Amino acid sequence: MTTRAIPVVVLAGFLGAGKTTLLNHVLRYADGRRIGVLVNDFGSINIDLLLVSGQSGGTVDLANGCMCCTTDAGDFAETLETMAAPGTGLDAILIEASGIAEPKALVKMVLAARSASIAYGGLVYVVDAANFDRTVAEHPQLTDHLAIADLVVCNKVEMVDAAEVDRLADRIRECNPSAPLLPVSHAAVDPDLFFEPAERIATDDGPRQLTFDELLREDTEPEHEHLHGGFDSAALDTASPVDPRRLARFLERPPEGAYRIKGTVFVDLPEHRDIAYTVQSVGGFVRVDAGSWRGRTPATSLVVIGAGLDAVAAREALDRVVQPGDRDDTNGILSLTRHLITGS
Ligand SMILES: Nc1nc2c(ncn2[C@@H]2O[C@H](COP(=O)(O)OP(=O)(O)OP(=O)(O)O)[C@@H](O)[C@H]2O)c(=O)[nH]1
Repeated sequence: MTTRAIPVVVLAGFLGAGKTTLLNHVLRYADGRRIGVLVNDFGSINIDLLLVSGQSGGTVDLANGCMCCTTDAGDFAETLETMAAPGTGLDAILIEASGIAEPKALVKMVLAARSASIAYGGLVYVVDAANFDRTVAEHPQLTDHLAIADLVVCNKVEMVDAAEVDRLADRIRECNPSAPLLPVSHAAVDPDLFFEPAERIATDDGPRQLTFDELLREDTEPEHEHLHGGFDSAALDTASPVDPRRLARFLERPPEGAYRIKGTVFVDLPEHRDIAYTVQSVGGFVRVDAGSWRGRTPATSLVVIGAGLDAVAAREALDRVVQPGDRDDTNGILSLTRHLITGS
């Protein structure tokens, strides 16, 4: 029998794999369905909250740090309950975990909420095809995360050749033989997939990677060290504009240990003042997007995350990015805009 409960889908995947891109894609193509979003980010500024651009049925910021450790289970259950109240008219709730959260802990939190108005809708795990080998070699726990996924999205496949996609698919299936695997670019998945697993679970007869009982039983087992144990972050939040050349240099040659950099920046130059630049770096691959401040006050917010990051040195490096540069350096902006992506 199908129960009327709102599916709660957990969206996980390592830093920069494409979770926010996927979330925005699903929101954009939700086709009238209302999706509530909970976003968790590791740095002290929730950059992902700024980057969720689609039309959602409400976006909730979760505590900074990894929600698997910093979010109070009672508050979390209450948030879900409020979002799932009939008046909100939501069709699904999506939780975007930080890139170094423990998916299993998040799934347990959803299950522990034990509300009749929600149903666990499965774990969607995003893999970065361009960085999979490197990140798994450095963080072997990632294969455990992958193993409990209900759906694996192998993203950024256009960055590798077809033979590499096949090889990655084999590696992913070794970790998780039963979850459907979707090779995609720019996280372009069919939004319906976010509703199907929930229906399967609500009717209680679908195949699962781990049964609920198995997951909850593990409460009595010693916890493995969480992935984020070795990670650190540094953040900058200021009204000051960036020096574009310094920023480009920072993105291209990140501080030691930095794997992920993201943020929105203010460029105080004629013809650039009205543009909200989003800057991203994943494992050294830089991307800049141009948006609008849309009534927001232009400002600079940047977060750097990495294992073995020297947070003090990273913060100093961030401060240098907003130090005024050479006023005669009229071409400095080109060092940033050459990473600009247009039309995607
Ligand atoms: N080339 C390429 N870039 C992509 C693709 N999908 C996402 N990106 C870019 O990769 C970067 C990271 O994407 P996000 O969606 O922010 O990744 P995330 O998993 O939410 O990142 P964290 O929340 O920091 O862990 C952004 O610059 C995206 O535009 C893709 O399929 N191909």
